[in-house]
Amino acid sequence: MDNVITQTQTPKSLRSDLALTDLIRMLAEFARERNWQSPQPQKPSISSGITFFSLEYCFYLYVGEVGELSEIFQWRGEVPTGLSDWSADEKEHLEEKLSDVLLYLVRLADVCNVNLGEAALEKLRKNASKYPVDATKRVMVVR
Ligand SMILES: Nc1ccn([C@H]2C[C@H](O)[C@@H](COP(=O)(O)OP(=O)(O)OP(=O)(O)O)O2)c(=O)n1
Repeated sequence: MDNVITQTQTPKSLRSDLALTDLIRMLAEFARERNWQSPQPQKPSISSGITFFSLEYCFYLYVGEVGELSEIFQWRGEVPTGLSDWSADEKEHLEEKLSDVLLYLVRLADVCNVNLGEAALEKLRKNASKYPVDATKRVMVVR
């Protein structure tokens, strides 16, 4: 039952040190098991409470979760690094929203046939070349 995504059945190694490729596979499986993977020819529709998946709808889901993440920080003012003054419930809510954003981003990339791992590495390379480390000042050089 490797493909069933539950806390108890997911191997500990996956939970603690998850590879992007594992996440992509697990999300695709999650969608496949629910028949949410096929792009729909028409507008997204709701049937028996199930939202069908399409590239467009996936994008809206992603943006929606980014909005929910933004609400967490809205009006809070300065937030201490490590969130030392946040309650356990607040931290748990943040963990969930960060995860939703990550999961939808990974799924969106997969639906777009973009290899997110390779793309991110390539972008890191470009960033390093655009902002080279100044060895004497140890600051980023912004062009
Ligand atoms: N077609 C879908 C629908 C949901 N999910 C997964 C990814 C997200 O992690 C989570 C989002 O589920 P909800 O839309 O129920 O959102 P929340 O879990 O944030 O619930 P709520 O907004 O009520 O807090 O479920 C998914 O992969 N594919």
